[in-house]
Amino acid sequence: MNTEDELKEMEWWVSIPKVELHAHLNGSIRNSTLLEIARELGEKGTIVFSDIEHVIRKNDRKLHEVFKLFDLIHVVTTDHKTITRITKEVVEDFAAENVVYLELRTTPKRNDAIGLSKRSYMEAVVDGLRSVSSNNLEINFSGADLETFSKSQTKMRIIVRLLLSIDRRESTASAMETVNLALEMKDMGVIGIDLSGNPTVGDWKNFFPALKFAKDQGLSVTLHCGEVPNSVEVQAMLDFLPGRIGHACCFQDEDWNKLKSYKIPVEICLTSNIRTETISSVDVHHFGNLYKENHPIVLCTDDSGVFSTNLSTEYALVSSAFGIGKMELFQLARKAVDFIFAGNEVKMELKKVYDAAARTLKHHTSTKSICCIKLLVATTMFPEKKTVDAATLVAVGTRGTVGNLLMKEIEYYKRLESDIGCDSDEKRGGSRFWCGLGLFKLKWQKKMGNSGINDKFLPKICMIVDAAECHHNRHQHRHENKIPGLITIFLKLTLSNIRSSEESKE
Ligand SMILES: CNc1ncnc2c1ncn2[C@@H]1O[C@H](COP(=O)(O)O)[C@@H](O)[C@H]1O
Repeated sequence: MNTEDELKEMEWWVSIPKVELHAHLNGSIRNSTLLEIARELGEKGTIVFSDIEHVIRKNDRKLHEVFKLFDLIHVVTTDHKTITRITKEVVEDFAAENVVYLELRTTPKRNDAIGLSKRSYMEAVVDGLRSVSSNNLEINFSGADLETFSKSQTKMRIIVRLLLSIDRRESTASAMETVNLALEMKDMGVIGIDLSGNPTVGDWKNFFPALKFAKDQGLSVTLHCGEVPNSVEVQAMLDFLPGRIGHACCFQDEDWNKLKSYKIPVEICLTSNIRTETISSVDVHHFGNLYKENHPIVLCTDDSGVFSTNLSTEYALVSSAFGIGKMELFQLARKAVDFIFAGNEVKMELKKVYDAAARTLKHHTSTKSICCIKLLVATTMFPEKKTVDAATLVAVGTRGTVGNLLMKEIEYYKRLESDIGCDSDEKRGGSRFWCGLGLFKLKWQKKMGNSGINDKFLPKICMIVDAAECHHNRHQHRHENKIPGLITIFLKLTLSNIRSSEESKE
């Protein structure tokens, strides 16, 4: 893909409504803001800026380094004014990429030296939410005014709810204080509790009483679970039946079995897991298996500032790494509404947003390009064998994403190839392909009433070639995703033939 195509592709991921359920406030700060605040503190002599600058700018951090960075961030950000500012900016950044519902989590902090209590920290966060509304962005964060909010059609809109995090370094008493604060702040948009922090620190037994109390009092609970190997803790956490869990990177078979049988939704943080090396590479990430098995999952950023990502990028990454089409991922984003902690009223509001978006996006799934591909592949070779296992061959004009339909076609031809035991390019008949293309041109003319292959059509074929090569390279070792060379070759041939035919006409 060239840069222009990549930009268009990215625009699409930005344009779909998204739900973000795992974002830490202090992990989502803009780098520019962090540097600006650190520089100011450096000028006041509170910190030595040059000691900090390179730590902030560093991009590849292992898990233990990430927690060192958070300690540093907290030194820089933990005063009321800054908390209000970063909350506002973080929400604006999510809204700007069409996140329509955000559950923002943060750890209420206390610092007696500057008169900061857990409560005043959270009030500063709420002040940040209040200051979000502007000429082109409307926020709903308390639920009270949802009806008026849903009527506003002119501005960008975002619904935000808060989760209070318990840091694994905290005592049981401190965790309980956070839960009580969450209960007191229910009418300010606080709907749940998160357990997070360095996973190598602290003991589940310390947090259990506070988490159980939270659950008993009607707060939703999400847990960072299995970020490092600890099967005893993972089993205990799953038996707690949290509303959701985050990460699930270091799971054993028994943990997967339990997670799946309890159907606990998983917040997937792909870039975070790869950057912190809790998962070795994208293609072995458990997203693939959970998606295939239809387990409840939601794509999230974790710490968009720390890991230099955003939610649209996470969707694009999943699409290219796992070969999942745009409309499938749109549906995945829509499904995330079922796993939010806010109540039915908000869920219904969000479903309306998705229904409206679906009507618009329908036009983006081009049936024309699907017809093209179908005709290309079906007429490429072995026309006399077209009846083999015909039931699996996608019918001309079938609707669906290009990637999805192409994969079905490839499956069919893979089977056909093994049925007839054909392995040489000559036997496959390169020249016969051109006849196929002729037929294609004919049908295209008839069907679309235009003059054969034209500029409008060409990029769509290019896109398919790109897709085929991309799958082929990234998943060579994974049988189910392996695209046989046969198809790749023919699609490549198609493209070069089209190009040379176009060039010779000019
Ligand atoms: C990399 N994966 C992760 N695993 C566990 N905890 C994480 C985390 N990323 C962030 N946090 C938790 O969130 C805090 C920062 O935001 P707040 O100060 O609360 O807004 C970190 O200090 C850590 O406790």
